[in-house]
Amino acid sequence: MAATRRLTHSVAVITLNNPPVNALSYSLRRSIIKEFVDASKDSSVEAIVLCGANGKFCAGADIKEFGSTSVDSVSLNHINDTIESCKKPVVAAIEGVALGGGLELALSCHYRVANVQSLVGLPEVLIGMIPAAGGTQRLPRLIGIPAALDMIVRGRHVPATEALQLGILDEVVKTNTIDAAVQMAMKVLGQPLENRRLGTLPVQAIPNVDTFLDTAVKRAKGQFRGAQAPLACIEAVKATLHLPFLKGVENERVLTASLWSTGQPQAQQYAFFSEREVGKWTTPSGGKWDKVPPKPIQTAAVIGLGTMGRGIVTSLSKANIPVIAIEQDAKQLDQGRQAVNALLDREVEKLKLQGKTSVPGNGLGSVKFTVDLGDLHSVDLIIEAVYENMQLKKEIFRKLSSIAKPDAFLCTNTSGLNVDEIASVTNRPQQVIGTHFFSPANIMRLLEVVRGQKTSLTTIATAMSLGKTLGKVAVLVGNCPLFVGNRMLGPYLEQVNYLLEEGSYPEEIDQALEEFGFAMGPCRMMDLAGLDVGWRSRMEQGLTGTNAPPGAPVRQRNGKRYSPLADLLCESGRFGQKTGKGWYQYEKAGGRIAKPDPWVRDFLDKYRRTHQIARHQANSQEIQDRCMFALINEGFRVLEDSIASGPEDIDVIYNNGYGFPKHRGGPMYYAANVGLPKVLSTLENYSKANPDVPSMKPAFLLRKLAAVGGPPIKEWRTQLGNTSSKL
Ligand SMILES: CCC[C@H](O)CC(=O)SCCNC(=O)CCNC(=O)[C@H](O)C(C)(C)COP(=O)([O-])OP(=O)([O-])OC[C@H]1O[C@@H](n2cnc3c(N)ncnc32)[C@H](O)[C@@H]1OP(=O)([O-])[O-]
Repeated sequence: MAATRRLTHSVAVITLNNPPVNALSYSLRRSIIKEFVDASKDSSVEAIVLCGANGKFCAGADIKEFGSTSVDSVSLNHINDTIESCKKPVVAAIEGVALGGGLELALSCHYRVANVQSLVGLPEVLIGMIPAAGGTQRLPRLIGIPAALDMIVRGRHVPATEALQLGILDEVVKTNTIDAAVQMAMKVLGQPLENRRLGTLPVQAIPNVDTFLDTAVKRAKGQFRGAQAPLACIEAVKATLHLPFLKGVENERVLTASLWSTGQPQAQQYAFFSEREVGKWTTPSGGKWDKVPPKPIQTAAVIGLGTMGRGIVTSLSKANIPVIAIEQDAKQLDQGRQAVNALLDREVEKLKLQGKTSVPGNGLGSVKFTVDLGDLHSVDLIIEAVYENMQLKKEIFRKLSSIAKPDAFLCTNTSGLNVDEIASVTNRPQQVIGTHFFSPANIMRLLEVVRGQKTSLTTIATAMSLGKTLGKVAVLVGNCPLFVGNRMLGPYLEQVNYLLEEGSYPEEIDQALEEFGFAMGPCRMMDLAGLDVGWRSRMEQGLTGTNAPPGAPVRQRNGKRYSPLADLLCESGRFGQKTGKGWYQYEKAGGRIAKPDPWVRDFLDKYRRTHQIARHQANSQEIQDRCMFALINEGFRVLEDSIASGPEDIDVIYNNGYGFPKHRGGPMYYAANVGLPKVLSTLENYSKANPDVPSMKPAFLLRKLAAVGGPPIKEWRTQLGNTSSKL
């Protein structure tokens, strides 16, 4: 964990060395400043190059050290100011990444040379912070306020070719980046450095800057819902207009302190590390990620080219894996082909923007379209993505048993069906696994990997590794109806239905949960997913329709409270967006603009009158508490059943698949933050008043953790170990 220095010609090359990403830990910073000061004093040194070991420049401050007290006696700001004011030219040689403090370090250098494959950016906003080592002050001075604001507020990782166009980089090279930086250093010897010191430059004026910034604030409030960091980023950049550089940097410090006091950076950093932790999977039987190597996947196939299948094919092709795409007849194959090609065209456009079109085949894996299952005889991994019907899935898996080569892995993209039942019809249940993608599968980052009872550790390792190759966050979960995410959604949506019955309107519920930070309120979400999906499943379960128990009370099933509201909506043809009507009305069938519908208000009012329900209009807090605590309570049950191995897994699932606001860390982190005793007492009160709603009866694990005072979330796993013999 040190910086090393060597001399090439008369150029001192200082290498940051702190694997795996050269994060700027306290000891690395101490070492950088020592080497830098020595080099600048050394009369044999005419110029200095800064680079990173192992093909990575630097991923910024060491996030693990945040919040610790002894870390800022050598601040990054001090290093940056020392570099910028150096009388000898300093060149950054960027390979891999220059992110956050890493780019701030590079911006304090007088020149920047980068490898074409590298990425630069100020992604602090994604971990709840702002760039606070001069990044919000130097970047706008270099590339102007609009471009800098776009990068900083979105935390974008910008490809080198784009960074060159923006003016962040001075040169982009394909190979030998450090040599090119040394050449650059030699070339600029003797040239004046004044206009290379970004901290001394004025920021370029833009017309109507106040309106521009006001619009940016409005947009950020709408887009990031309650997250404070994007607003602080805008505030920090705005300071370039009226504060001198050093005051602007001081302002960064003040804004950082105020952000820290909101608790949001801590939540987002927990989310960041949780995403990395879920890759280190374990199984209840003692299987572990670092003990079992995955099998390489050179070819894959996808069966079914509906919405999910198309996205999965695109995802595989994007990862440069050749895919065979299968449909049952020529017509559906043709529709699938057109849809996949359109998605792939968009990917090519994106690659062009990143300057990566020179890669053979554009860097995309080939896609072969066919109706013949026999074509799958030699592929390594097959993903079934037909619609949710157990009989159909079993029929396909039966056929695959005889067609696929013996060591091929068979995956099912079910969102909740029993993976063991599907595996049971094959000749290789140990090679069967659930791969639950989220829609649109080429974009959404989450992948629930569902292990069956007989799934082998190699199959798990292979599916988890495939997830990583596809750029997804793969989370290993156990097999139970609906797995983790959708299972927890059940009690959450149940409360939404009860709130609607009791007197809230869809738009009020959505507003409360969107204010909480969800990307989409539950009523809009149900409309988007299609209300008929749940309706059909309830009919199959005999809860509604012709299979419902004769004479059953309308609002009760099996002695439990039941809301028929969504069934009634479906019976009148309101399936959501696809029919132009659901909990909202839309401009047309398939339209996306949701408008509150007087018909729905009328329908709900009449329903209450018919069932003599006195209107109770819940306020935002009640809506949020009831829905969130229902979700969290089921999360505890998921942990008790060892369907998820820790609270982090649940949080990663919700943050990446269900639009949960990352600045709250995830539902389980939120519960820990609210305080488990409070969650417990709210659920207990509700449960006492509503004994016919068993989903709100506090989970055993919640009781247990609340009884020991609600320990910090990182201690839950230990408690979990003692909870259930099933674990
Ligand atoms: C005053 C200061 C102001 C300044 O503005 C603040 C900052 O710079 S804030 C920082 C702004 N910078 C950022 O926000 C960048 C955050 N980092 C990233 O975006 C990705 O990690 C990166 C793209 C770099 C590599 O992606 P990849 O190739 O998929 O690999 P991976 O993601 O799996 O990571 C590999 C390992 O490295 C670990 N680790 C990574 N970064 C850091 C860090 N900064 N620190 C510590 N550790 C870090 C990570 O936990 C993992 O550890 P493990 O034990 O192996 O699980």
